[in-house]
Amino acid sequence: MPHKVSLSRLKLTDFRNYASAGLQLDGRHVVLVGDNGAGKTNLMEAVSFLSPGRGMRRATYGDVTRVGAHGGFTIFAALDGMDGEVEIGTGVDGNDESTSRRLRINGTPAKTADELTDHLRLLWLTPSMDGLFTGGSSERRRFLDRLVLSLDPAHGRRASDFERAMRSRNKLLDERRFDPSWLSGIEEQMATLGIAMAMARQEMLGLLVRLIEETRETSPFPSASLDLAGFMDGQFDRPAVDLEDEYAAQLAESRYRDAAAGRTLEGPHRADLLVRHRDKRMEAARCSTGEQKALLVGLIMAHARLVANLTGHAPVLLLDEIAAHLDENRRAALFDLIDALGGQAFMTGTDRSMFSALDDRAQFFTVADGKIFE
Ligand SMILES: Nc1ncnc2c1ncn2[C@@H]1O[C@H](COP(=O)(O)OP(=O)(O)OP(=O)(O)O)[C@@H](O)[C@H]1O
Repeated sequence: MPHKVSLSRLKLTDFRNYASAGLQLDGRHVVLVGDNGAGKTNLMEAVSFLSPGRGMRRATYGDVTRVGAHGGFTIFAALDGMDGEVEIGTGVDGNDESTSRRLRINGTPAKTADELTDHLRLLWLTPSMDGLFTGGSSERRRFLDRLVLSLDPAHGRRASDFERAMRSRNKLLDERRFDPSWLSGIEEQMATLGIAMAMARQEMLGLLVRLIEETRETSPFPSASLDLAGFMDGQFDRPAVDLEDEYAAQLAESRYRDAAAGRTLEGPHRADLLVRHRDKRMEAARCSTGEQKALLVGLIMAHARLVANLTGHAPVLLLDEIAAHLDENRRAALFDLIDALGGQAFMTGTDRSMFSALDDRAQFFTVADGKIFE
């Protein structure tokens, strides 16, 4: 059984509709029940700030700071983490979007937000992800990259460095400054980073596909078949250096074409995650809404299992309105699956009875108008 990472305390100040709120947790799963607009998702979003980035809504700091607050917001959490007991504090001082958020781990300022991944891995599933299979490829890429990131924290840095290099190349091309040595330098950098990104995605997907295969018989959710397309398709059995050379050559060749298009036409930023319902042999986008939800839940749960297997620590799960679209049997099966993962899950819903199958495996809280009651 993997080690259980669990939050024991959470305190918020001026975060969304919470002026000040606190939660004392006993390590079980956490169910937040309340009417629409009560603040259930906001609370989960606060937990999601315990991972690098801007949380599960990718919000600006101005958005998450409580309307009417004089300064910024703060989030404090105490947890039994991957490296033992730890206290994490984060927040911003004001509404200045240019500042990055402050982060203290055991009272010491962290150098980068990546340090958070030494203490916990967070995975989330929100209603806004329901359109993942039918929407544009950028959402799926972001989804995929988050999956990679929870196993390989360096992936975020690689992706942002690639973006930066690509932007400088696009700018040079846009200004028609075709200086070959300058461009080659940038393109070599893009090739190293871009191939590393693509390989990390490919590797994670390979592991996930194998795990889905192994748990196929026992999973209450439909299995997905997964593929990556759109960049260096079918070539990932070749050595990385060959792919880097090839991508750098492609970039050099396509300077005039990219200049005309106003963007870089080839690269890992164009890849797409292809998802199919395995048993039905149907593209996920053409499955029913319920089937798509079940596929997505299955995918997240498989990934959570993968993270637990590879790190030895069960990830913390944030499952917003997870029970809403599932029938009673599937709901009970999901709760069992979550429980079997051995970690702590946060779940929200408008009706407590939806979670009755969890029974004493969860701690229940009622949320109303930015206040929390046990
Ligand atoms: N910066 C902010 N300051 C104050 N209130 C905010 C801020 N941002 C959002 N809110 C409010 O927080 C309230 C609760 O939002 P939240 O998304 O947590 O609701 P919820 O309990 O998950 O509801 P639902 O069941 O409808 O999803 C909303 O009414 C929203 O207007």
